[in-house]
Amino acid sequence: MKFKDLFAYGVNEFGRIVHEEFGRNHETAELHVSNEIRDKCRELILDNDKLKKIMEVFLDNVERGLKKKTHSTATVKCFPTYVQDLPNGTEHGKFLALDLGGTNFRVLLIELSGEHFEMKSKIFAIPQHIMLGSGEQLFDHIAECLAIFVKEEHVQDQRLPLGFTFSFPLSQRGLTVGILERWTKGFNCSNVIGNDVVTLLNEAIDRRGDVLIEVTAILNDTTGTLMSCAWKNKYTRIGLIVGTGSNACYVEKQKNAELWDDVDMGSGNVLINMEWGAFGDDGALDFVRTQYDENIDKHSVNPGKQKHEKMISGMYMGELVRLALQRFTKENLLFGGKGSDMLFERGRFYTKYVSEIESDPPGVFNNLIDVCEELGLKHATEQDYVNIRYICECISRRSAHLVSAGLAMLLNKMGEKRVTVGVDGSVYRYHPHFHNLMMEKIRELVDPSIQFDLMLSEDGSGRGAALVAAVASRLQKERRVVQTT
Ligand SMILES: Nc1ncnc2c1ncn2[C@@H]1O[C@H](COP(=O)(O)OP(=O)(O)OP(=O)(O)O)[C@@H](O)[C@H]1O
Repeated sequence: MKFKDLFAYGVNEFGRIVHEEFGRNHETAELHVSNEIRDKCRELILDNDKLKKIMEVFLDNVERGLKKKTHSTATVKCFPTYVQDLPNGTEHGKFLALDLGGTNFRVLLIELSGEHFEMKSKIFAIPQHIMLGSGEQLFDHIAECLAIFVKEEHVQDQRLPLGFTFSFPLSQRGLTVGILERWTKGFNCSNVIGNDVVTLLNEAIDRRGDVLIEVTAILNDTTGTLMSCAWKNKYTRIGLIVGTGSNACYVEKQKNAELWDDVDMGSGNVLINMEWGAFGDDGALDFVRTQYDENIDKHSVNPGKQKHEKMISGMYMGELVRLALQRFTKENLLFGGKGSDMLFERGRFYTKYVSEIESDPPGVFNNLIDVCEELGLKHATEQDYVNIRYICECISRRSAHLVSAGLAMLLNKMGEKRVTVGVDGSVYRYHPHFHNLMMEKIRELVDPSIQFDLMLSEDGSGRGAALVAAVASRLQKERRVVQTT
């Protein structure tokens, strides 16, 4: 059997497979998922009828977000980004980028020349007290990290253009003006909502007085991802994130983006930041939400918000699995009814465990045994392993299928014959089957005449920010030339 064939399995197919080459040798000897667990997990499986219903409602949400009349009450906001042009390969020079939006904060220095780019970057932590502190503290921290970085890279005396990837819902009023609508992904800093984050950053930089920069663009990570893939692949028209959170952006005809109030610079298009994580906040997804989704939402820092994201992204996937495991243990369907303190502790089942568990070939449970040991569940039986893996598969598949429904809806709406989707985020990157699950499901849902592809973005948010800054600088220069001739 070829290695890749080991992964070509379905949720219901657990074969009897022995793999000596994978170290510890666990044979499932015809064990199948218990009927009760299978029955109780049915609600997590979204068949194509449900997914098509979701696509229909989603499309309506997108149209409401785009239209002036309905935008204020729409849940999927579809904000114009003021990015109209994709890179054309002639961008060059040195650019700084900041990338804030989830687990890590990064500062980057990028040099573009023709087809080549060089990148240096440094990751800084955002401590929990800053994530939940004041806006001033947050932006002072960002400015301090930037100051440290430019000194280390010896560019502190150059006034470099900076692209700021700020991956929270922003209402943009220009390429360098972004008003924070609300915090997501565990951030909740005071005095930022309703304010322009570029102004807050500039004020923090001014308070220090030791950094020279010019913020030339603010964007979110979906835009960065789209731009960085577009630099390599001319068919890129959609950017997707499945990381801490989930969101997408796409190229829309400027005439459909009714909120767009700037001069059209010629392309006739504008990138739309969908903020698709908010889909379902009006109850549109209630017909497929489960008690686990309710529980996650109730205990989050933003109850009632980002319901779509909470069914998909890395911040919640592990906890969804843990809640199901906890329930089934209490119902005496797992671990002989005896859990562990760690299993019953909120947030203790990491999303990376789902990837690890599903990376074992079917019927092999080496990673799962390690996870059970880490969680104090040494008493788990092979029947438990089969059941746990099935639960992980149901939840990760549901996530991949929801994302696929969103993309198929967009591909159908855009109606282009060939589209590449640039994708970033640890769930897509590291879950062993996410890409294949998506390819398969999109194919089932999309108009068959449309060719599509999913492309992993290499460092989308950082490089993309530099590219948006670079395209803005190129256009500024081109316009100056036109004005003087
Ligand atoms: N091996 C893995 N498999 C699946 N998910 C993972 C893995 N490792 C980390 N994650 C999850 O991915 C999330 C972090 O995603 P990512 O590294 O893309 O961060 P981010 O850029 O901060 O997120 P975002 O782009 O949404 O702002 C975390 O929620 C984490 O639980």
